[in-house]
Amino acid sequence: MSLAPYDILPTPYGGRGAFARRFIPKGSPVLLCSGPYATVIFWKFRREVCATCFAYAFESGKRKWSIKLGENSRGAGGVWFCSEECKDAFVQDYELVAGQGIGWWGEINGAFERMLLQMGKDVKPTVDPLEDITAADVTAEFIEKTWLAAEQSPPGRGWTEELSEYELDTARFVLDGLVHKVMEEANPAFPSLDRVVVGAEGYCVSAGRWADLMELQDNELAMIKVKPYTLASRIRLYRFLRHLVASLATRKNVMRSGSATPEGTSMPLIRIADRLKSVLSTSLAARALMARDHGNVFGIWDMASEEEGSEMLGWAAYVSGSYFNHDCSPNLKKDRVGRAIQFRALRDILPGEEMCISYIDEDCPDPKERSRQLEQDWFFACCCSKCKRQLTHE
Ligand SMILES: C[S@@+](CC[C@H](N)C(=O)[O-])C[C@H]1O[C@@H](n2cnc3c(N)ncnc32)[C@H](O)[C@@H]1O
Repeated sequence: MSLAPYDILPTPYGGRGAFARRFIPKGSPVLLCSGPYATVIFWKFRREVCATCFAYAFESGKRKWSIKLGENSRGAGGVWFCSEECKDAFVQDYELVAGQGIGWWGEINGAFERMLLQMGKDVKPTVDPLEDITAADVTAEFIEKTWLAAEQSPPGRGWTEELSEYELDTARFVLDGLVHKVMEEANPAFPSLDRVVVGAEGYCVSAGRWADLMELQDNELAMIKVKPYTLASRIRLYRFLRHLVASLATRKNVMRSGSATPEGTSMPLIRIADRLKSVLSTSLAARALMARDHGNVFGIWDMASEEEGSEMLGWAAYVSGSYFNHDCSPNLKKDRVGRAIQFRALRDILPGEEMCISYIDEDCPDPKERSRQLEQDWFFACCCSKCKRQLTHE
C-alpha cells in the first residue's frame, strides 16, 4: 500500500491527478521530493548558484561560490558549490560506482563547452523550412515525420550552428535527464532512486525513475500548435546532442579520468558515452523529455520575497510533484527547501478531494485572463471548478 496521503487517479478532464485518501488538516506537509530527476541552472548563474542545494551566493553576501568541481582550463566544464558537503553530495549523486569519482561527467560537460567555442564560426547560411511553419501545418503526423527525418540524418562533422542561450540551457536540461536515464540503466540498484519514507516532513520521495517521468502527460502537440517554431528548435537540440555524443566517442582513447582499463581508457565514460550514443540513436528519449519539459517542470527561484522581486535561476523536473494539477483556487502550496520541494495543505482537505497547486497568479479576478495565460504558457484549457463557475455565470 502506498505511503502517500493521496492516490494518483484519472481526472474527469483527462490525464491523472492526486486525490486525498483521508482528511488532511490545513498546514500539513503532504509531499517532500528530495531532488529533481533533471535540472538546469541557467548558464549565466552557474558560479552563483550551488549545483546541489541551489543556494544563491548573493543571498550570503558573496559574488560567487568558490568551491568548484572540474579543471580550470577554458572549455573544461565545471560546476560550483556553496560547501564541501554539497560538492560531496553532487559527486555521490552522479557516481556510477562508489569511490570512482565522476571524471566522466566532467568530460561530457567539457565536450559541451568545447562545442560552444566552435559555435558561430564558419557558419554557412542555410534556410531551415521548419522555421516558417504555422499552426495550420502542425498535426501529429507532421511532427512524427519531422522527427523521423531528423533521426535518419546522421550527425555530421563539427558543429558551428548557433544556438540561443535558452536553447543551450534546454540542451543542458535534456542532457542531465538522459544522463540520469543511462545511469539508472547502468546501475539499476542505485540506492537513492526509489527512496520513500514518512517522517516529520510527511511523505518523502527521491527523484524517481525515468519510467515515472514518462508517466506524466506530454504536451508536444498542444505546445507546437501554440508556438510552431519550437519544433525546429527541438530538432536542432536533438541534432546538437547527437553531435556532442559523437565527439565523446572519438575522444575516448585519449581519456584518463575515472578508473583506467588495461588500455588506459576511462571505463565509466565509455560506458556512459556509449549508452548516451545509443539512447540518442533514435529521437524517442530526447523527444519525450522535451515533450514533458514545459507543463511539468518547476522554476528554481531565489529565496527573495515576491515584493522584493525574486529571480528564476533555472528549472527542474520533480517527477512526484508534477502529479498535482492546476486549480485557480488551490488547496496546496509549494516551497523550495534547498534542493527539495515541499507541498503543504493551504486549507483542510476532505477525503476524495483533488489536491492542486496554482501554476499562475490565481488572484487574477478575470477567468478569461487566467484562461488566456494557461493556454498561452501552459498549453491547456483550465477545467477547474472556479473557472467553470465563473464562466457559466457570466
Ligand atoms: C504538471 S501536469 C499535471 C499532471 C497531469 N495531469 C498528468 O496526468 O501527468 C500538467 C498537465 O496536466 C493537465 N492539467 C493540469 N491542470 C489542469 C486543469 N486545471 N485543467 C485541465 N488540464 C489540466 C494539463 O494537460 C497540463 O499540461
